[in-house]
Amino acid sequence: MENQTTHQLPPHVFVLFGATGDLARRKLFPALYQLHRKGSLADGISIVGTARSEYTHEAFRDEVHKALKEFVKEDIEDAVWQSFAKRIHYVQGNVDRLEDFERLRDFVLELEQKADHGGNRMFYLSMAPRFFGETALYLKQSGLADTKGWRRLIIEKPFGHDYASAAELNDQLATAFAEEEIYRIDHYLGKEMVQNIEVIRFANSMFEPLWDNRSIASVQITSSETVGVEDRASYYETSGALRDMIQNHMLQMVMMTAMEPPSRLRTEAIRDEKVKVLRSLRRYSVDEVKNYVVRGQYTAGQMNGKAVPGYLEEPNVAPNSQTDTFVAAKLFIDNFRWAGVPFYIRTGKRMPVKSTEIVVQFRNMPKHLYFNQAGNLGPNLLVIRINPVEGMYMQLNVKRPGTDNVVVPIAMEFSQSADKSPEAYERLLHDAMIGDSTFFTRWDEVSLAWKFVDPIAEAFRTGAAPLHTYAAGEWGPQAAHDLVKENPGLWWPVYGDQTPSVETVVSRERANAVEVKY
Ligand SMILES: NC(=O)C1=CN([C@@H]2O[C@H](COP(=O)(O)OP(=O)(O)OC[C@H]3O[C@@H](n4cnc5c(N)ncnc54)[C@H](OP(=O)(O)O)[C@@H]3O)[C@@H](O)[C@H]2O)C=CC1
Ligand SMILES: O=C1O[C@H](COP(=O)(O)O)[C@@H](O)[C@H](O)[C@H]1O
Repeated sequence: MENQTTHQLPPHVFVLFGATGDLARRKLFPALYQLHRKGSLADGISIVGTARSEYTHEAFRDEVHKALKEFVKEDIEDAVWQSFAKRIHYVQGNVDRLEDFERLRDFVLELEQKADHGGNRMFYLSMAPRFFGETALYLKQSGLADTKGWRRLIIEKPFGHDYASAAELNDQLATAFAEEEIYRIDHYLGKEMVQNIEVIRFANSMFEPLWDNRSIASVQITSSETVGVEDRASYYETSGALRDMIQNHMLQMVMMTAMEPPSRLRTEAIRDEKVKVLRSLRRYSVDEVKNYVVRGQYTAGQMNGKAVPGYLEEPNVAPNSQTDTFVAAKLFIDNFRWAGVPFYIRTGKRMPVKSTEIVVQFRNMPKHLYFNQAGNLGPNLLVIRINPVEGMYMQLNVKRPGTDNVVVPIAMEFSQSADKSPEAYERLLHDAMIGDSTFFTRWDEVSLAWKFVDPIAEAFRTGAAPLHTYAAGEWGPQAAHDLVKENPGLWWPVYGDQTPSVETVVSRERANAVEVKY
């Protein structure tokens, strides 16, 4: 175990609903284990898993051990595991039954009598969303939510299916928990480089004065995935890329890129600024959607030279399903800072590379004194790389060494080892445990995001926005390329795990590229 940190997370009982599920195995137990391994968990932190399956405490610990071996990058050291295992308990229960919550409550009370947990309780709902409202209600009715110290509710996505269902869920949660006790997860907010957007913007005087419509021509945000729908069709058929990615992760990145500087680095000050972006986000009517939003669905194609099926051939997908596996959109933020600057966003499954990047394109020089070999001058770009590489690079123009005065674009690059960054869930659990909800979504953010998305979903449902197709392994349908045709003319390439060099940044300069690196 790493040295004990001086700042340990406060004691509490951590109750994990859905403890036998996929998310718990792949992300949550690995994140808890990492916090334990780093010495961040105080002695008085106990973990109680619950789900319908029958396990003894010992058998459940064995399951967790297997999950850690599969999903933690490093080897699991036996001594660390043994001490982590002591924290773990299991109580069988069905969230449809109040009496099961009462048994769980009695178990938690027993634990609290045996050791000091500070009277605090954390509840993590890692279950199908249909259980969220009822679980919150039973937490209250069973007395589990009656604590001597603090109580917090971490809730997984999706938060509703549209504005109406999200508002209904929020009302249900509000009967048992106050807004400041609710931690709505958006795991993109736990990513190192998403959190870094604020720092890049507000800690560098060379960027902030340029961060507006006088200097920036457009912003592009891409989150592309190589995987298809995998075995998640029963969920994905109800969400599509619009609800799965745009309503939450993509809009969060738009907010982080476009927000005003907060007056102080305080949770509510930051969230207030984010929410103002959504208030200024231009909403499209159902009829307008087709002009600004492109939806696509992948057909059979090639990924890395291997044939893969189309979405309609995937298991449990409805015949003739109209589900969107790709969405691109042109957004406008109608405030002083961003008036007239298009924010292009796109996300899709079965695309050529797995990558999340934000490309900020600066305006052209007012007059071109210099030209590259193609007779123009490439724009300056600031690219924030979120996944899988963590870093950023700037594309600048410099003179190629020699006497011919040719100007070439270069990429000045910074990247850090993503392996060293804590995983998003580790960071978010840490924040929830210290009571910092900055990187969780507040209800007004969620509700405004749904109000923006609802007319788009309606246009998709009614066919007012056509469903385009794209072959697996392509960058979405042609219509997505047409969206950017006028400005800037292309989607800037994203690189996945490749290091962008000038050779890849601007391919027409490939033969003559110079590359500057720190
Ligand atoms: N998996 C992922 O990668 C991601 C998941 N999420 C979200 O996380 C949440 C969980 O997803 P995931 O882990 O994939 O889902 P799973 O279907 O894998 O797990 C669901 C969990 O809920 C338990 N459960 C089901 N019904 C009941 C019930 N009536 N009473 C008590 N427990 C019950 C199941 O255990 P048992 O059958 O033993 O009762 C299981 O532990 C969802 O909200 C999902 O949207 C978000 C992002 C990514
Ligand atoms: O929330 C989700 O995100 C993942 C993509 O997350 P990333 O961290 O790998 O970029 C996506 O695959 C999934 O469909 C969606 O539910």
